[in-house]
Amino acid sequence: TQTTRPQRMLAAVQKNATRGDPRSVVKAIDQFCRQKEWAMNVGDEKGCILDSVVTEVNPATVLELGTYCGYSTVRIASLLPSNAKLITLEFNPDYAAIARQVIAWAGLEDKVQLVEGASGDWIPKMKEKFGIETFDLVFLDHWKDRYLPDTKLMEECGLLRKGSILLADNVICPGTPDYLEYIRNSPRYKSQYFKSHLEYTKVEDGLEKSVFLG
Ligand SMILES: C[C@H](C[C@H]1O[C@@H](n2cnc3c(N)ncnc32)[C@H](O)[C@@H]1O)NC(=O)c1cc(-c2ccc(F)cc2)cc(O)c1O
Ligand SMILES: [Mg+2]
Repeated sequence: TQTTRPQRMLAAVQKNATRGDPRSVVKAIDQFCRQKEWAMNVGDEKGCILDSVVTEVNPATVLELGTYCGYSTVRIASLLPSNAKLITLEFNPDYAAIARQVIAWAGLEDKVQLVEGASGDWIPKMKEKFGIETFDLVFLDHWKDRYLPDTKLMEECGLLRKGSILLADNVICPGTPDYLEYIRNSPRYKSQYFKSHLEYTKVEDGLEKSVFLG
């Protein structure tokens, strides 16, 4: 029977990447997406910007919205200090099943908590379920029309502190116009746009980095 693209991506990781070596997992996925089949990972170009922000913030707590197959989960977790925690939310069970195996192949299970479910349901439960006070870094990469409501929800739930960083993928393509309008005009945030390209293409896209001012 026909395999899915995420299944073929996982097979490429298991064939070409070294167990326990996150960078080889990232490289195997990027090669698969460049040479075989496009997929909606943040990719190598925007991935370098993601890496630099993670390294600069050096977060103890990270929330990722939209795991997909775990590419950015692996990129982020591979840069975290030993006691740090990354919680990643994915509501598609098929994608979540693949992502768990990609994260395991990279040897990062101890740093990552993959939660199957919708961000809107889980954000209000972060404190009680995971003992999280606030997030040092949030990577938004889920449905583009959920960035704004979920940001407001995180504010309401007290999950952001003075200095928390929001990093949003795809603010140009597919685009998140309502989120950009809000975050760039709100006195509670200081935003910066990192121009780049849609993963594995020449189409413009970029990341928006925003600091919550409290
Ligand atoms: C939305 C997806 C990423 C994942 O997010 C999960 N998800 C969703 N909403 C929720 C929630 N509310 N809670 C938890 N998980 C959630 C989903 O199941 C996907 O696995 N990402 C994209 O659609 C995406 C699309 C493109 C793209 C660009 C140009 C094109 F021509 C075609 C596609 C590029 C990108 O870089 C993306 O990131
Ligand atoms: Mg994306």
